[in-house]
Amino acid sequence: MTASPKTGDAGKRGVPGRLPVLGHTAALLRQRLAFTARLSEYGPVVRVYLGGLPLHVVTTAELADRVLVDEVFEKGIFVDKLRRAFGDGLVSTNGDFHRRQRRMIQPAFHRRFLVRYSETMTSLAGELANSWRDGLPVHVDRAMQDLAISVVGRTLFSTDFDARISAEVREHTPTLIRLGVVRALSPAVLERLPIRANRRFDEAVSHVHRVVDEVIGSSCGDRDDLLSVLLSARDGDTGEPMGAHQVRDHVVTLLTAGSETTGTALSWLFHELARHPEVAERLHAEVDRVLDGRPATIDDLRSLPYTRRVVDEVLRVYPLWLMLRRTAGAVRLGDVELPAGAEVGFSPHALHHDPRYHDRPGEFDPDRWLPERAATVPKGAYVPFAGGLHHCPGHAFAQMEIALVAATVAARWRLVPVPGKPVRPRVNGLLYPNRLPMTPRSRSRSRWR
Ligand code: HEM
Repeated sequence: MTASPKTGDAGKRGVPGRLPVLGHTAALLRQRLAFTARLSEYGPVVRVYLGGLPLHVVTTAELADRVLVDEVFEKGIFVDKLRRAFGDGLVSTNGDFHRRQRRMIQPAFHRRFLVRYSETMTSLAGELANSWRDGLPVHVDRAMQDLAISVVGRTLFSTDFDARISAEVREHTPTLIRLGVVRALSPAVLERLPIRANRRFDEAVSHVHRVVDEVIGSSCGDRDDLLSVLLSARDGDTGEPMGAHQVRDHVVTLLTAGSETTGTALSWLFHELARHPEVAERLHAEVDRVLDGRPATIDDLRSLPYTRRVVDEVLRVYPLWLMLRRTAGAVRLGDVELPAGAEVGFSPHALHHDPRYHDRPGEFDPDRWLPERAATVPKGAYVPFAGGLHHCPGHAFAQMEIALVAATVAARWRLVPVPGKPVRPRVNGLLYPNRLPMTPRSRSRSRWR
């Protein structure tokens, strides 16, 4: 099904609904998913105003892929607005500096490390599953966020990342992401006002920086962990080690980028399993057959293809809302000429739910990721981990973590929704469940009951 453009020149004039001073910011922040889902009706490149700043939003998979892989598109407004939090970490840098930093970090995601990380993941997931009691409701969203932060923390810092540190980071990183998105989409003047949101953002930054400095300071740095990789890394061009500030910026970036994303994906996974008993049934059968009561390992993932398809489908249904870039030079995008410095973006959520690219996109259907069906999805239409120079370096880490945690929990528990508590997505860059109370039911018991 192809959307019919309502106007041919929305790319030049802007989509309807622009207000003086605010532009489309209010509508964008109020309607979020519905706003970006509608944009394809206005054409392949449409102009939305963030205050007075034009943002060119691409609405086709082909152009989204181009924005991801063509190096003329660099990180944009997020870099400016989030630098205070993430400094010179990967999410907030561009060009040659970014490339060199990325090369220094990459070894921490090699398979040798992933094997060790997988043990931490399974062990923390096992502790969590053991702490639950049959019939006693748990806040699955909070439990998954806590687990995700512990996983990144323990893999980054080994044993130095204790419960207190974990709780402090956990308290403040969501603020960085949630308020960071509002900042990025709001007129620049709002950032300088002494309003509560700005104070909360600044406090969260200071807290996270202090805690991370404390942990780096107390680490001996000679372990098989991510922090040791950072501390021993040398710049490929200059041979210099990373400065203390740089290490901190990477750690803050990795802690934030690696925990909120994985924690929300895990929450949605258990929500979808509960809504689709036939999917849960197949996943349980696979996990029981492959694991037969023992802990999952990285090597088991090969034998858990259905579980991995469930993960892929969760990442289709609940991806990032918006991705933003800025042109480093003049470029033609579709039929729109953009000068250097133009803001460009697209919505992975809109593309992942677009019927032009995904058959019955409203259905939760893990089998759409069977190889023969997945091959029909065009480039740019499924981009949970972005692409190009800035593609997520943690994608294998994240996919492995979600699958291992799902398998570990599902081997033991069926999570049943608490009645009368409707679950809806809250959009803050990521899609968070507004709540997720669920009751664990022992699967071994339900089998012999
Ligand atoms: C389900 C989990 C995850 C999802 C959906 C996800 C998604 C993404 C996406 C879409 C980007 C690109 C953002 C942009 O360019 O605007 C990104 C970048 C990044 N992610 Fe992830 N991510 C996940 C997990 C992780 C993990 C586990 C880590 C690290 C432990 C991580 C670290 C990073 C970093 C450092 C970047 C910046 C890369 C760069 O700009 O070069 N992510 N992620």
